[in-house]
Amino acid sequence: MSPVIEIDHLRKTYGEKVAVADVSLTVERGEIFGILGPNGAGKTTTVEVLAGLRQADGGSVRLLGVDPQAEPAAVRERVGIQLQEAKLPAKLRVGEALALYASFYPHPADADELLDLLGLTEKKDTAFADLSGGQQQRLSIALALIGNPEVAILDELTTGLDPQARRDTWALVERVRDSGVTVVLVTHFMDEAERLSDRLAIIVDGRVAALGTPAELVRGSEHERAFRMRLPGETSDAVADALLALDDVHSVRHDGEEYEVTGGERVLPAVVLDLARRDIVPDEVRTLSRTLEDVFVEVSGASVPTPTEEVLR
Ligand SMILES: Nc1ncnc2c1ncn2[C@@H]1O[C@H](COP(=O)(O)OP(=O)(O)OP(=O)(O)O)[C@@H](O)[C@H]1O
Repeated sequence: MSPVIEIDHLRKTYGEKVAVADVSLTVERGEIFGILGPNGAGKTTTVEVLAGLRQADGGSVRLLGVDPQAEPAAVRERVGIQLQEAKLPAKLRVGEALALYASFYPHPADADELLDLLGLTEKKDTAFADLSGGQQQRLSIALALIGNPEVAILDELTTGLDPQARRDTWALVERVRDSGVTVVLVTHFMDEAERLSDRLAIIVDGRVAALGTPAELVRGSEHERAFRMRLPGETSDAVADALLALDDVHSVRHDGEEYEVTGGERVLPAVVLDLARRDIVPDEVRTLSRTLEDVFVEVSGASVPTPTEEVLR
């Protein structure tokens, strides 16, 4: 099956300003594809070209096999786009907004079903200005979906929402994907990208700086693992030296009973097994994992990443 979205060496300038220098990526049917990047990286410009809202200066773009530059109307019928901070007239009611947007499309979705999916049924007669931030955001998603799109582009979906509203919105995006819609999610939040994306591209200065599943990006190329543990009563260098002699272990540092070990993919079981043979039981084990934020810092060249602790339960 051919990809739903194919972007090949896209370039877009605004006068002297290069907004998108060189972006290539593909999005497969049914995935949530994250586009992550700092402010001004070129994310919004990329999706605007994709949706036929802007003309590219170079490269090619295909959405569902159609060139949005050549046939913007054909693309707009099949794509739902929710742009940053879309504002509606204050007095427009939820139901009216949906009816208005539905009238733009040849085969609109059922507005009541959509309201139900988005938890807005009770707000059908509420004016836009009287909705909470989270409800306004959900309405903007409903408006992106009312045309029954095959692809939904959601830009800065959860900016300004409280933590609970963000989590609710994430669950909603997953439900949208599960209903068969391919989702392109533009965000500058690492947690959002990591939690939701099946695959993601990190865009920096108008270029793709990294691309893959969140796990692939976090794992990196070298497959180095690290963890910390406490060995009650074991404070001598002899324990550290014995661990260092194991095949899978690359380094061992210790400060009293606290040990930090790095090594290959099997380092953790190898160490635990070796300790068990010597009747030493680690009291507390914490893996030290890279986060997407570490990767982001790395690819944008800001500084060396620091591992983040995660207690194993
Ligand atoms: N209409 C425009 N005219 C001139 N410059 C623009 C225009 N739109 C965007 N730019 C510039 O192009 C660059 C890329 O902008 P874009 O909005 O695509 O980035 P972004 O990654 O979406 O950023 P943000 O997360 O802040 O929305 C920025 O430097 C921006 O200032």
